[in-house]
Amino acid sequence: MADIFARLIHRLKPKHFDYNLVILGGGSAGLVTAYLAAAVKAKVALIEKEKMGGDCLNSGCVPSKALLRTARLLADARRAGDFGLQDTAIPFDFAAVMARVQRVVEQVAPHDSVERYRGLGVEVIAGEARITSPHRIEVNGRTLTSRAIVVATGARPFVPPIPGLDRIDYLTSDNLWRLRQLPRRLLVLGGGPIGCELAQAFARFGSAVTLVELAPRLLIREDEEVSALLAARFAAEGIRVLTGHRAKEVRTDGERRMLICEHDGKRVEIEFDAILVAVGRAPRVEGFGLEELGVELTERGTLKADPWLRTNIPSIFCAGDVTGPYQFTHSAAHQAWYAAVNALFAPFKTFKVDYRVIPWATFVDPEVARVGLNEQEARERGIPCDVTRYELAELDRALADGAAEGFIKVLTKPGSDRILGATVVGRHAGETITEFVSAMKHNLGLNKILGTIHIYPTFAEGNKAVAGVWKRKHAPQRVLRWVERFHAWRRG
Ligand SMILES: Cc1cc2nc3c(=O)[nH]c(=O)nc-3n(C[C@H](O)[C@H](O)[C@H](O)COP(=O)(O)OP(=O)(O)OC[C@H]3O[C@@H](n4cnc5c(N)ncnc54)[C@H](O)[C@@H]3O)c2cc1C
Ligand SMILES: NC(=O)c1ccc[n+]([C@@H]2O[C@H](COP(=O)([O-])OP(=O)(O)OC[C@H]3O[C@@H](n4cnc5c(N)ncnc54)[C@H](O)[C@@H]3O)[C@@H](O)[C@H]2O)c1
Repeated sequence: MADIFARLIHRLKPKHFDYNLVILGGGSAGLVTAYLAAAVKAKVALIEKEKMGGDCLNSGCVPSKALLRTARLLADARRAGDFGLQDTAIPFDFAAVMARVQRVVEQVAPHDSVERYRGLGVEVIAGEARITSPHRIEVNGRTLTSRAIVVATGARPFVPPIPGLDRIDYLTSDNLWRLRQLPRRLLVLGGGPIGCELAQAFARFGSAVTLVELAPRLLIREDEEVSALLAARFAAEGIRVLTGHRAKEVRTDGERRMLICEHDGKRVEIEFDAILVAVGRAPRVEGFGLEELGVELTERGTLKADPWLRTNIPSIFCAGDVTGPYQFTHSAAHQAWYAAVNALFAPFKTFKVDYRVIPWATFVDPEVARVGLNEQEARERGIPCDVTRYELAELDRALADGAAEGFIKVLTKPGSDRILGATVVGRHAGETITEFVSAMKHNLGLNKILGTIHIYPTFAEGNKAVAGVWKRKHAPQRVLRWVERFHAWRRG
């Protein structure tokens, strides 16, 4: 029924359009869509209701990585003795740390600014957009007509309906950046990327951090050994990790605040001064016309898109967190290319979005980076694979840098050097994984990585080393036996 309605209203098409493309949302997905559309000379308008740059710039990647950097400096200083220096604790003012985070956001902001995009030929409109028909958008009392629309409205922190939570000033990744005083006891709800990155940062600043996670382990999408390594590191840094804990209620008693959880049928009470809710991000799909048009959602509440990133309304496309399945800046940018090209050139030329090689990194210390399959997914999906490991404790540069914790694990197709996936845990993992990403993208196997010169001594050399481990395991034994005889014959 929704589909018939959608097709009917699609017929009510204006004769002429003001724009080729109108984009809702000036975050990672919307900006890249606008950039590409302007680059191919389309007439394009980008509408943003809050701040250009969206979550990534203002409340996500940029401020979090800036905060993590200062936290690591403190953690390194505490290990000064390991480096032949005197152990030291650097005095600091948390407000100054947060001020620096804002300065970093301001430094990056020009990349996403109205001025930059206007200069690129995009008409940038500040205002809240509403889609009123498959080709009409209202903003600031104006009606724009467009041949196609891209919805790139992102996601917001999901706040679970825990009784009592709404009665306190809880923190999320949206309002955290306004904090100027370090919480003495911080409870982090959620052990995904946001919860883990921020729990470690706040613990390093000196908060007593308790992390409460519903699932049996941290970073549930990664292999068990990754979660175990991280849990051990968190414990060593004084973070109390409570996995398998279901949050039931928030209680307040005067100044006292408490989270009541259930664990193994038992009641657990955790007192805190501040709580950070980091249990996932919900797509922004409501309140701007999609319901009225009958735009379909998935069961996860994201915009339902076909492989061309088109919704059930043929002129409305989508990209980024609002549709998923990934919620990363780089996957938003990747989708933006498909959304822009398909929206502008269909039906003459279209491309199916390619999700085969999507990497990501969680910027805990040590970093956790992944591309393609891991062991747990291979098991779940019944995909046979060979697993090759290399420990960073064997890597010269990791030893020199006092960062020998972690490993590189590569999954290959049995009997072949074809890479099915890689997990890297260790310093700079978010950088060094790129070699596996490129290899997978361009169908290069471990033999090609092994045959590539890597600079000594670097962390990237670990990639060659893991390829070497694979090669030794897969050395052609019969040929080697013949070669051994050849050498014996040559010795006379
Ligand atoms: C704390 C944190 C850390 C993160 N760290 C990383 C990281 O290290 N690496 C990484 O890859 N990803 C990271 N992410 C995820 C990343 O920020 C998101 O995946 C990315 O920002 C998604 O971009 P988007 O364009 O889809 O959405 P958004 O950035 O949310 O942009 C959507 C925009 O649409 C606007 N909008 C909504 N409705 C309307 C409307 N009706 N009219 C006009 N405008 C509208 C919003 O105001 C918003 O600016 C992090 C996220 C968080 C919260
Ligand atoms: N480095 C990065 O690339 C980076 C960093 C931060 C965020 N992000 C993106 O943002 C997304 C959202 O991050 P997130 O960490 O909020 O979400 P998430 O969905 O990745 O993780 C949320 C965690 O909270 C747990 N949880 C859910 N309900 C709970 C409850 N009631 N009590 C306790 N635990 C509960 C889940 O089991 C899960 O482990 C990520 O999936 C990621 O795509 C990326």
